[in-house]
Amino acid sequence: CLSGWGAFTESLLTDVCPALTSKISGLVKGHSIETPGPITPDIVSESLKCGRELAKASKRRGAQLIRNGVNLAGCSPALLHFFSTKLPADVKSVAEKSHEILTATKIMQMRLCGDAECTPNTFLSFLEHQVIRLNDISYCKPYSITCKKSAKFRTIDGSCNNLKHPAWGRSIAPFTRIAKPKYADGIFAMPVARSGRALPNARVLSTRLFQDAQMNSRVLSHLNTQWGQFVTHDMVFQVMESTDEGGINCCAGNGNDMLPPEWENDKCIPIRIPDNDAFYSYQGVKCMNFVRSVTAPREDCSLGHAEQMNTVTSFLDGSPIYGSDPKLAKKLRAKSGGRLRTESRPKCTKGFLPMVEDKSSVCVLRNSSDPCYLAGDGRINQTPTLAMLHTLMLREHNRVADILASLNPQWSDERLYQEAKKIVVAEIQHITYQEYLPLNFGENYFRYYRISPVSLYNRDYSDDVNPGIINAFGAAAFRYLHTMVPASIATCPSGYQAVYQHRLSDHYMNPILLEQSPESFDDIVRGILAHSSGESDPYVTGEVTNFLFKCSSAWGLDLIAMDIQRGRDHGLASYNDYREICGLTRARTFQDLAREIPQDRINALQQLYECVDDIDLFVGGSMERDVDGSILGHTFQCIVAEQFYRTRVGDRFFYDNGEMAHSFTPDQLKEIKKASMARLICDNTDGVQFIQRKAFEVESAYNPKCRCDDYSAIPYVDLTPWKKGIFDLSD
Ligand code: HEM
Ligand SMILES: [Ca+2]
Repeated sequence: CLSGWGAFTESLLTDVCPALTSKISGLVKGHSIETPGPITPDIVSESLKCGRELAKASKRRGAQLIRNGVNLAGCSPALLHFFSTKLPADVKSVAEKSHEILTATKIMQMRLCGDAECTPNTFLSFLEHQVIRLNDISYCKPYSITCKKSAKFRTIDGSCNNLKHPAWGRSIAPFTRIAKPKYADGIFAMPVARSGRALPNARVLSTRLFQDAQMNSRVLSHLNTQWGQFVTHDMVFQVMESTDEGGINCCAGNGNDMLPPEWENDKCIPIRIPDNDAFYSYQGVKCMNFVRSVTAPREDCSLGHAEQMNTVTSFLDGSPIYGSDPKLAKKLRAKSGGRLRTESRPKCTKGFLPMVEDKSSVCVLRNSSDPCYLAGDGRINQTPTLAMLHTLMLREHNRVADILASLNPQWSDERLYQEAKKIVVAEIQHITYQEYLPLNFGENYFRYYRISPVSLYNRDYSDDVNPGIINAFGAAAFRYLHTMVPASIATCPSGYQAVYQHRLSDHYMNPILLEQSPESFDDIVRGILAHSSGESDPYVTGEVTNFLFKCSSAWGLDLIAMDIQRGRDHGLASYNDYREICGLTRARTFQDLAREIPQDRINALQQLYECVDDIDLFVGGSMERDVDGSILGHTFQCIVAEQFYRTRVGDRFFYDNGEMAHSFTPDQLKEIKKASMARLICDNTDGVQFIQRKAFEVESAYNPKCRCDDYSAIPYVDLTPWKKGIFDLSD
């Protein structure tokens, strides 16, 4: 039961908290675990005090391990994985509170259960009935929130979007769940098989079920997949635990071996690599670094199982451009004309993103002059195509701000910033809900379930719908799109006469491809339009399953193995549980999966898993046949559709909400609805003159290239309806 709790032992507990032991044990004497004596506030605060001591001890131990040399090597893939997850101090302190609460819960479980018959479920249902809250709720609430009800614009951290539940959807908050978690101890320990044995190794599942035989999509462009990642980064960011001294190493050296338990940080859940691994065995790699996600206290500060933290706003609100925290948001602004900071480059009329202060701490620099960008999201430099989209969106913001400034010279910097941001966010929402989602997940499905609305205004907003990200969406369902990442980045000179391919793994954490010459940026844009996306099948390029974040070594990490391990880290319920939630029958035997999963994959699953109930959500969901018109199978489709429904209907500021103080006027909204991915590219590149109208699809006879200045083919968003009359005093 202690797996996942690392150094947390019975004897440590007795040493640190001797008084608590007798106090809690007294509760079950003469009672049963289902009906123990009352948990008094005194016991709760005593457990918390003890939890605090133990959490501190764990932190000290983590720091000591690093000082003893268990740290990450200079240019290792494991270190690059930490590049995008630098945590501000206030986030760390929220995470620490959650460690204290979790440890207090664990202590109570250990003491109450003792040797008695006590399954994780009995303890949890006991906890649920008591709903044990901390005496002082402010202790674990990150901030007290006071909302300005008449505010016309979103807050940067997403708070106050929902006036009844001001914390819903904000950053630095727990994910939501639609199924009970399946931690081995009901609290935080890594899940195990039904038999109590270990689940199948995540790397083995990856190599056996997600082979490297990637086909290209015949319809979808690379830009389609890239937009998907950008949307992901707007909605979800789970980060890994780290120490004040830096990232945590869970392996010996640079993955040469597993660490003995006494050298392992208790946040470690490394992936063992089998000796016969067809790739890593030749590299001498036996251990893949993997660190648990940061957790967050729940809104009511109650004791119970772990919830992981979302560090960005759940709303689709442009947070990768503007930031999810006010300090960063301020730093990104130019402080005049409502603009965001940009840098200029010789012979380029359009701006580039600003640079981070300490480039070598978040990028792999080959030359000190290499670019390393600063944006609203820390993952920006992961690949050049991601950085390209960020740059396009930054340019769009400044383009819009400049037009608004010329229409309304009286507007302040603040007004221009907010109005331009509101327009850019509306364009992102429009492109996502009208272009991206129906194309990928089925036009009929998304319109039928009204996930993508059809009339000019929608009136669906409900303050009872929680816009928070569903844990299973971020930690499993949407990660299926990792199977579509193409193996290369394409560049294509003006005129599209040729396409050059660049290996993805040569370009992690260094966006130099965008800046080699004045034409480079546009070459990448043309490349991503001409290049196909990977096919949506469970075949995945080795560029992400063997070479992810490759740096100086000849190997990298395995993203699919990490996706599987992450689902377990988050205690996601099993594939079978989600089948039921999504309206399928629960499978009792492997053969019961036959309607959704092809026979050869059922056979493979049966060889790997002991029991059909053990199948991980990510694995089972990925094996399903696609539903009609979608790139996803039934179960992932259900989770993804539910998420995008909540993201729209639970967002008070969703762009086409009507009849609200902040709603666009009909003339404005009609213009916003002309926005398209193709227009966005035409307006924000120097030399892209031709583009297919449907930019998320490759060029074809039915989707031919048009000239950017053909405004009937690619409509232009005219901002004149934003011009205020001279007698308009609404500012
Ligand atoms: C070259 C392209 C990509 C790379 C290198 C990449 C890499 C990663 C990495 C390293 C993680 C964190 C893994 C972990 O620690 O658990 C991650 C998470 C994730 N990725 Fe990707 N990814 C790529 C493309 C995509 C695409 C195209 C999508 C979807 C359309 C996507 C969706 C997600 C989601 C939903 C998560 C979870 C996010 C979170 O909870 O923070 N990724 N990806
Ligand atoms: Ca967001």
